[in-house]
Amino acid sequence: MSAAVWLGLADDDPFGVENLPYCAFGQDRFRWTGVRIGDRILNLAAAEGRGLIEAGGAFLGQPTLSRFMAAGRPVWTRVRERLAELLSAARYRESVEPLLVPVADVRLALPFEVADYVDFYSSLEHATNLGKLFRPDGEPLLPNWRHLPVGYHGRAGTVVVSGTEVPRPCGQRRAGDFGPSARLDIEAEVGFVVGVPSQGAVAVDDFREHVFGAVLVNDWSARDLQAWEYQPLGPFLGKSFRTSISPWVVPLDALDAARVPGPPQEPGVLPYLAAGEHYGYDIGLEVSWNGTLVSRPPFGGMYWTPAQQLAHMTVNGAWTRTGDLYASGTVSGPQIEQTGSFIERTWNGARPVLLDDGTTRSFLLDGDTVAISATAPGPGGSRIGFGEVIGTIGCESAGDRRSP
Ligand SMILES: O=C(O)/C=C/C(=O)CC(=O)CC(=O)O
Ligand SMILES: [Ca+2]
Ligand SMILES: [Mg+2]
Repeated sequence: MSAAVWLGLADDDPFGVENLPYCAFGQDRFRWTGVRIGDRILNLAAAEGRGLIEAGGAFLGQPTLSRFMAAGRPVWTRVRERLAELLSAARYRESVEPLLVPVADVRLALPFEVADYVDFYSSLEHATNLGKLFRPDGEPLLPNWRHLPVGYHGRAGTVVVSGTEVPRPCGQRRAGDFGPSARLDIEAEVGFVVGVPSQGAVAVDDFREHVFGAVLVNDWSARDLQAWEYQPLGPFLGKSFRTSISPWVVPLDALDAARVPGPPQEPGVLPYLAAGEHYGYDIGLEVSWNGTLVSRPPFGGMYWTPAQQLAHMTVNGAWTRTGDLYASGTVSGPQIEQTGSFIERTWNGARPVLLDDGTTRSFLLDGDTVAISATAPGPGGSRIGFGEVIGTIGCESAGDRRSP
């Protein structure tokens, strides 16, 4: 099915009817859920209110997607099929067109209430690179890495939507040395969003029953704070100040054509991590620094898959809630131009990148803007767009300046 001619979409529009990513938009009391088609958003509350969609309850007329995400796969499928129909058949033009608003005219909000936030470490190349940079005297890959998807629990309350300014964090940079981070970095990641909660282990093959969709993540990282604080418990203040996500939640169903076999895992995994079908997603990321494309991280090569990550996250009996966000870990490929962080891209500052304006960078300066975007193959040669997650570095806030 392709989008109706009246929408005027090109065949390769990354927001065609094969995609239909969800969002929340508007402000304060005037906040709605929506679905993107081309460069417009269909207001889902209005569509439901006019009887165009039967979601079977008050799932869509909410300020965020959380209630809809909790409704489960049968409702997700029914709504998605109906939206494809509404946005394809010419007979719906008259009722649908007045409910469309240009993306450029609205303020996009955090699409769901972030419950818990977990960050994995699932790129073999990234883990190897960071091992070399952080622990030059040891084996880059720690002994557990190939046995389980290593991760840590992050800070859900500081997850912000794309476009939100990111203040430069202050903290301890070394013993007795407090001040603004001088080594502020990014991490380009793909995040998976839990819709249906669980109270016990989620089997690796039940991934699709629980996960609603995917977003882009920038896990901003202050490398000087991180290097000083992280042993033995892992990242803490070096990453908790902000994490940015894209405003569009791409439904898992839109990524079916992007499924690719997961990489061979050696040694073999324990039974709880062994999937009937071991697959990842061929999502191509792009990282721009002040408008200069500096990297193309390939998500398709990630060692641990999102299904394995969810199974691992719950195997101890930990519950999940609607809105839990778990990020893949920095996406890095084997080439330097495929790395998802600047500490790798510039090899700890030893090889600064040249930007189009003639300046060079190692780490982020105040006023710098980073945009991470992505696309994936869709059905029948179509493209699935993730849009972008963008953030600009502000100065540290005055309060943070009061060093102890
Ligand atoms: O190797 C380390 O000590 C640190 C690694 C990271 O900072 C990466 C992290 O947050 C997980 C990831 O994004 O892959
Ligand atoms: Ca990370
Ligand atoms: Mg973070």
